[in-house]
Amino acid sequence: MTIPAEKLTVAMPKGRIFEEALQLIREAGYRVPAEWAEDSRKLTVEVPEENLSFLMVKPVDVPTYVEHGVADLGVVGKDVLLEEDRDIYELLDLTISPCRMSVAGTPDRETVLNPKVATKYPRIADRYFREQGQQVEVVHLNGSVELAPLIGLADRIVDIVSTGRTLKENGLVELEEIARITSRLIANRASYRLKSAPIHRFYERLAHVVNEKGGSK
Ligand SMILES: Nc1ncnc2c1ncn2[C@@H]1O[C@H](COP(=O)(O)OP(=O)(O)OP(=O)(O)O)[C@@H](O)[C@H]1O
Ligand SMILES: O=P(O)(O)OC[C@H]1O[C@H](OP(=O)(O)OP(=O)(O)O)[C@H](O)[C@@H]1O
Repeated sequence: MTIPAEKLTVAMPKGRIFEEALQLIREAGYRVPAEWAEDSRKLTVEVPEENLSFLMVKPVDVPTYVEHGVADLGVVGKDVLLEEDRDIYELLDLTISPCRMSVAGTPDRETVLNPKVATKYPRIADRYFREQGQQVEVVHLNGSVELAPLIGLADRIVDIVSTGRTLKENGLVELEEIARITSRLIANRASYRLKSAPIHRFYERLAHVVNEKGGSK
């Protein structure tokens, strides 16, 4: 077997996306060591026969590693890309970890002139309501966003909805969908030019698996 000349480093998001992304990479034929799993404390792993190395990082930090070029490639949720607006290339929709970014609130809410909107995603919320021609006050939270309308911190929320269970258990309803979210393969701009051959190989192998899965749905 010929080993690709240029080494690639891939930033992987720990947490929800990790196992699904790793499975996809393994299905593409990359023999990532079996002991590397979401609960692993090992933050880097090598696949020497492919000249690949993987990093395990916080999901929101994936674009930072890729933009700075310490990772050539990364896997990250579209929500993070919409919020961050980084100088990277988005190469491929991996179609994994699907969810949606939505506006939600209490079912009996009254119309408020300048509503308060609580969210982990202040830029997405701000942009969305501006596009709707509505002035809102965005309240930035780091989690438990569904609590905000229940205790009077906000009139509405902008957050990720997957099963809808969190909204339901807190008596909230989904009002508007802002965007469909899936995980994406991203690339550093310079790496994309300088390491085009191995990046293309990685892209092709993942795209093949994604297409096969899409076809079998
Ligand atoms: N139900 C969901 N809630 C949040 N993120 C989801 C959901 N389903 C899929 N995702 C995807 O998973 C990513 C978040 O993963 P995860 O929750 O592990 O990281 P995180 O936001 O850094 O977590 P936390 O800050 O809660 O530790 C999102 O960027 C999104 O693309
Ligand atoms: O529609 P569901 O399947 O219920 O998923 C959506 C919930 O999951 C996420 O929260 P997370 O578990 O990351 O907790 P957080 O409140 O700390 O953000 C998200 O922020 C929603 O609260």
